Amino acid sequence: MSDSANPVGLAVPTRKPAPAVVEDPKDTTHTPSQRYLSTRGGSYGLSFEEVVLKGLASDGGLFIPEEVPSLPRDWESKWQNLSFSDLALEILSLYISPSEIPPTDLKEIITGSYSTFRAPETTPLVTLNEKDNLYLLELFHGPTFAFKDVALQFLGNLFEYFLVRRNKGKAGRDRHHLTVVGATSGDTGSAAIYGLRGKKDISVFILHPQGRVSPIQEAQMTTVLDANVHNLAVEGTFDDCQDMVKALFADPKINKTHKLGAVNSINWARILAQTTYYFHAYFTLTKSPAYKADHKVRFVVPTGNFGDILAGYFAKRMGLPSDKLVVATNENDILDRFWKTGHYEKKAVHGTAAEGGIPADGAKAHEDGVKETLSPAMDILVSSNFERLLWFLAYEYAAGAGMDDEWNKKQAGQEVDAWLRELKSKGGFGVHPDILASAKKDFESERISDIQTLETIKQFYSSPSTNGVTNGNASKGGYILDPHSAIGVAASLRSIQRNPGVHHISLATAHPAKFANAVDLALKDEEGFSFNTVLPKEFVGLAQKEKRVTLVPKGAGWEGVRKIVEDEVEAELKGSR
Ligand SMILES: Cc1ncc(COP(=O)(O)O)c(C=O)c1O
Ligand SMILES: N[C@@H](CCOP(=O)(O)O)C(=O)O
Repeated sequence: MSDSANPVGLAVPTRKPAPAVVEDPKDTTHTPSQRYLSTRGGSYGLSFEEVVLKGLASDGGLFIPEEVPSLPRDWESKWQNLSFSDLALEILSLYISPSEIPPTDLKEIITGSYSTFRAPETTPLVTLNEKDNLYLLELFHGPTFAFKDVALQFLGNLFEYFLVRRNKGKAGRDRHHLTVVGATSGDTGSAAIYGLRGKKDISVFILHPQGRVSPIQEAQMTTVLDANVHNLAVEGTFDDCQDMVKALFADPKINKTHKLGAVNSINWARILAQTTYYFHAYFTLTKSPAYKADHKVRFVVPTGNFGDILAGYFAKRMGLPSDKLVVATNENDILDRFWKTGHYEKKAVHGTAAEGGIPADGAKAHEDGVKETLSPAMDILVSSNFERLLWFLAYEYAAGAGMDDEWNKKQAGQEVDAWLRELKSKGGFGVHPDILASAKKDFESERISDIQTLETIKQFYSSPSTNGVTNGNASKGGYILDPHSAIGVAASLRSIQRNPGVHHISLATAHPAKFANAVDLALKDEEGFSFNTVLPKEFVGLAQKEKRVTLVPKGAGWEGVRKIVEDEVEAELKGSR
């Protein structure tokens, strides 16, 4: 569809401003539906359990709540002193009916999930630069040292809870056996494996692009030898892995014999669990002496598959008083190009369109696909969760026609379906200028090159502006950022220049030790720096441990992966029963 075409396929004569979807936070009479629909319009009225176990809708769409719940009256005073787990319980309860998971059970699942974190605050907020109101939200204190643990520790326990309930009194092949298939560019894989290892009635298959994840990430995944864990190294890119996973979900043959489950952020539970830390960070900031009540709060998020920032968008729609969310991409910049041009296209024909040709930093146009960068977890061409945002954008646009809500939802589903078809057939699509304007109300974007990433790591290692904040790794008392977190911080610095005074919370998505290559490249000439000082004890000797991994050669395709999954599940079931 061209950007000038009507995106809902109807004559919409005069554009009215779309109604705000966030309901009145004081309105406690309204009970949210706690039912779910597919972004492509094919399914409605599904329960939380159904969407968590299914992962992807049968029409290929992603699940979203039929309504975004509003915050309860006095949420701020009631929630501000809650622990991370108690806060998660309050937020998640707005989306999960107590008739599906009784509150005492939900509390137990949540508490168990965060008891594995090393930091008492679960996701601590540190001051990076007080003068500029720049804060870092450390999300890497879980078992695998990446932000994915926040959601995947929870999802693992949730799967287990549902399966124990479904399998009560059942034996052998009658039991509901979940075959989880996931794609990773490094972090989801290990977090999913640590969330699911050894769990009864679950087999987990993780596809990673061979040689394109960091050595620590690769070792974290492949040294887990539990019988239910299966690592597949795919000759290809992360997008190839993601496409294979989606093909399996769409395949009638495997769906007849296996119950597939998703651990990628296509699974709604991943997004939901991540909303907690936006609220938690907001409360930590607003209670700190540095907080200035008359200044806004922005979140800046290193972005690849658009899952992490989407959780912030949901928090904002619920009523969290956040200013714009800043999308920070690496040189794989499909999202940055969307916000600059309104075109969502896999390939930048001449460097970034926004920069009108070859980018100023000299990065080459990536005509042949994804570019390998120093932030490999974000080396993604197509961001799967962007589809969820597209639904809300199409829904708001449809609302301008003055029809009822049912109609608006239907139109949104049809429109998302059309856009996604165009992405598949032509490699991209454009949106109406009003839709782009609506996307710009809540988001801004920045693209950060590898060179800028390295400069940022260097700057915060040695800069006195860090006010002595340390992550315990920097010999100079500075802060060692991992390359993904550095992309967020570099984007924050740009945003601060345009918006001085605004509090910026930049999300730190991984521990620096996971990305030795980039950190070493940035800091090797710095006096006193040694990578060993960064290394947590959990990583020492990891590379020398026994590994188990199956190669998926080029050309094997998703059918080849299907065969591996079928054979290995069968062998596992025979072995365990
Ligand atoms: C370390 C790290 N940072 C950032 C991202 C991007 O997050 P998202 O894919 O949710 O946008 C990822 C991968 O997802 C990651 O592993
Ligand atoms: N960066 C991710 C890619 C998969 O993203 P997901 O959030 O959709 O699981 C990774 O580290 O694997």
